[in-house]
Amino acid sequence: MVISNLMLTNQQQLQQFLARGIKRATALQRQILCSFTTEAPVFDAVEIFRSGMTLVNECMYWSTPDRSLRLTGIGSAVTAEANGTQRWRQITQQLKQIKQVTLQSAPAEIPGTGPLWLGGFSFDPLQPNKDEIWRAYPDAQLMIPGFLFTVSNNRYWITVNVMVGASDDACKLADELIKKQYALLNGSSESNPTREPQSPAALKVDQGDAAYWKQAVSQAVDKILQNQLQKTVLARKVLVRSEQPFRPADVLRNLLEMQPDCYHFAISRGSCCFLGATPERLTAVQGSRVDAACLAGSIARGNNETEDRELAEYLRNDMKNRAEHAFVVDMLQHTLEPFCETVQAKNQPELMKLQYIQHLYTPVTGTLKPNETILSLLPELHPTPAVGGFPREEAIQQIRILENMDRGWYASPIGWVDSQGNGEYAVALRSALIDNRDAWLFAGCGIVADSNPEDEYAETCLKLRPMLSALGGHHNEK
Ligand SMILES: C=C(O[C@H]1C=CC=C(C(=O)O)[C@@H]1O)C(=O)O
Repeated sequence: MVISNLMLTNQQQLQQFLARGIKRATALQRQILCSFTTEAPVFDAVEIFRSGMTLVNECMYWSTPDRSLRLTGIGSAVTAEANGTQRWRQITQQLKQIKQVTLQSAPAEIPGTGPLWLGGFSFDPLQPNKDEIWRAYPDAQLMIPGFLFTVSNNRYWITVNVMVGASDDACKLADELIKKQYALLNGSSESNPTREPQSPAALKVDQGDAAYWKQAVSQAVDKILQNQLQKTVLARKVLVRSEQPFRPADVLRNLLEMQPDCYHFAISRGSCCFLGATPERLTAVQGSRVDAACLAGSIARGNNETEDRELAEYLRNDMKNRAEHAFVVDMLQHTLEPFCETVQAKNQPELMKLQYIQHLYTPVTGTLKPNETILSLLPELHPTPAVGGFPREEAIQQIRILENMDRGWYASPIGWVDSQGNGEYAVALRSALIDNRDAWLFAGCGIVADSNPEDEYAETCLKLRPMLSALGGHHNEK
């Protein structure tokens, strides 16, 4: 009842707003993007994602580790897409064009509302082993969702985005949009989450060719010793097959519960869903403030407090891990400098402790120069040496040669950008691409001169554990 009354008021306001948009579209003789935001009753962002997936092809969920921002985008009002090495420039251009024809009601000061672009990028547009499994995920794809459900600092907002033209009828359109919005909210409150993990016996895990991967690590070490490069990052892919189709919303919910201190994301495209819980921020921009993070260097968690502390101490002082980490800190600082008035990074890395693994972590902050946006930073920052290596070109070349697989969107920027150029992107690690009964999981390791193939393989197993657990198959991972 409360919802219905609210809907009625919103419908009238939406109708008036759309009428303004249609008038402008008529005057300009082109389509206009109308972006209408209202405060909303409490909703469950994951259940909205679940209910959206039953209605449309494209849905996206994204949230920050502290959950101060949760975004669920349903459908697409506008899609910007690009392939190949010019993808950053092309995407930026498409975003600028849409900005010129946007009519926005959102109070600009509420982050994560209004005509936000949600989406991501592939790891390497020049990667030679294109794999069919990534067919729904181009090199760059950002969408302004038809409906954006935002939870921002415990307040709830809905943004309706729609392209309107001279021939549209504001009354009819508002009616349709409110009905769809109601179906999403209603579907989410009625949906009955089936969260029982599948029994591990119902899952088959194919670890791929371990010997091949270890051999690739040895080859990378040889190249590093021959001074062809200083660091690369090699990843591998594991296939988990289930007797029943995976339910991405359940897997997402498991990840939120089991890996609370991470960014969470899920991007569904038809029967496929790429999702994960990643500890790594690439960058965030809010006004002139820029934040980035260096995350590289890893060790297992201990079985008790003493062991955990000893492992942490080992990690902090281990030259191999410190070297892996230092490449990332140096690169981030140097890359941000031309875009910033000031850049600061701590001298010593901190520890980031997750359920199964701990990492060396150095936050970096800066003050952005005027006219720079998050979109100016992405092409420079991606891939950092945490997921690519150093020097970048040589490291990526080795990945192409040695990995023998398509990373797709794994280890790439996933996030959002608003019309002012504010936004936030996480690095899509600890992730899986689900397609019906199949899930491909990805994990990689930084390889430096004294890397040992067996140890690196063991590290990938640690990094795969969170996703295996979320899929319900942690007993099968070795
Ligand atoms: C490439 C991955 O992790 C990166 C992030 C943190 C620590 C890393 C490491 O210690 O090798 C990697 O650089 C992955 O999880 O697939």
